[in-house]
Amino acid sequence: MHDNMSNTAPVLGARRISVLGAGAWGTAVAIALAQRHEVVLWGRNTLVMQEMAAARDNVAYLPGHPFPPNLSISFDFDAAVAHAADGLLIAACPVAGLRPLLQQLQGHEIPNIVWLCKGFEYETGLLPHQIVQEVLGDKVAGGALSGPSFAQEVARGLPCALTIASGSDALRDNVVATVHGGNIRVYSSADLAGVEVGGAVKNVLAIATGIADGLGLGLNARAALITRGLAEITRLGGALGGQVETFMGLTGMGDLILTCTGDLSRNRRVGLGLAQGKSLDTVVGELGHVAEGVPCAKAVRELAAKLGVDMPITNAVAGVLFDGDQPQAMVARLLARDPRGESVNPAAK
Ligand SMILES: NC(=O)C1=CN([C@@H]2O[C@H](COP(=O)(O)OP(=O)(O)OC[C@H]3O[C@@H](n4cnc5c(N)ncnc54)[C@H](O)[C@@H]3O)[C@@H](O)[C@H]2O)C=CC1
Ligand SMILES: O=C(CO)COP(=O)(O)O
Repeated sequence: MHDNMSNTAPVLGARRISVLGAGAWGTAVAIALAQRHEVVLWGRNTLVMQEMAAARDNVAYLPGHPFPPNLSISFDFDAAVAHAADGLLIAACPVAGLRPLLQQLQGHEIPNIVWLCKGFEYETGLLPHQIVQEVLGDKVAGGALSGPSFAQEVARGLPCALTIASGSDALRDNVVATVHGGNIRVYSSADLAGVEVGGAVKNVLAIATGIADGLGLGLNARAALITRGLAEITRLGGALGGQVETFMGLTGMGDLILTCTGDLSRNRRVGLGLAQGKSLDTVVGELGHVAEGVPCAKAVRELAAKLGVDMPITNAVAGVLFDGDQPQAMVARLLARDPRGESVNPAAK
């Protein structure tokens, strides 16, 4: 069922888009795209979606951003997927929800799909595109839409730049033709692994900078963490087939800077809370949103160990999150490491 609010005249060139997942980011993307397209926002909780349809506002996840007329709210999965049959399907759930969401899509006609989640799957250590491949196979063209983009700012219509990464030229062209415009710029990349690794690991590094800032360690320490964090992204991303150029772009350095320095970041706020001595459960509970850096820290620590990739900041964050290390101990552990060359390759002098 959709609440059909679209009584306005169709916009020239408008396309049909369905956003599956009605958290902060799915809602912001739906609001932004509904300025130019016919958008359906689907969420899995019927009662919540009914309330959202009545309020024309996502009170739980993105309050204070009224829905434009071309945004319809739905709790009917099949109808939402059918709406986008000739347009664009966008999966807007956290990484943990991607596999179950894709499983729901099995058996549906889906020409293409774009996902917005940033992280590695906790249980398997897989990147989102690998999960899509496992569940949907090769027949569906897919891509990751990523980059520095706080939901609240996008919902307000403030400018942002994103990257669509896909191995399919047609998918990239489709997404640029659909999403690029207004205050959203969309760049293209064929480096899916590089884009996804940047988006995943920057969340762990935002927890690290949140801890450092919360402990009052200063702007020098913050800059050091961001820069050496970029070295970690580059090392892991390179080992997984990503290109160095990608890590210097929007989905690497760009998103890393945003998330490490912007107080709208949920991951940064996790770090700030831990530095105040709060438990992880308390901090995550207070957030009321997903903080992808938490499960990602564990997945990346394991993956990096398996691949022999040196990731000291990630390991230190995982120590605080999962091994009971004190935030101060995290800093001490990083400072006590042997001196080395600045190169991304730790063996280089
Ligand atoms: N909030 C932001 O500014 C941005 C978030 N992202 C990424 O987008 C993803 C989603 O983040 P948010 O929407 O902000 O999280 P959120 O915590 O605000 O909302 C998560 C939403 O996903 C839904 N969900 C969970 N599992 C699901 C499933 N199996 N099927 C359908 N829906 C499911 C929840 O019900 C909830 O509505 C994350 O990976 C995040 O890193 C990316 C860019 C910006
Ligand atoms: O990915 C994001 C911005 O690009 C959002 O970051 P947080 O999940 O830390 O809020």
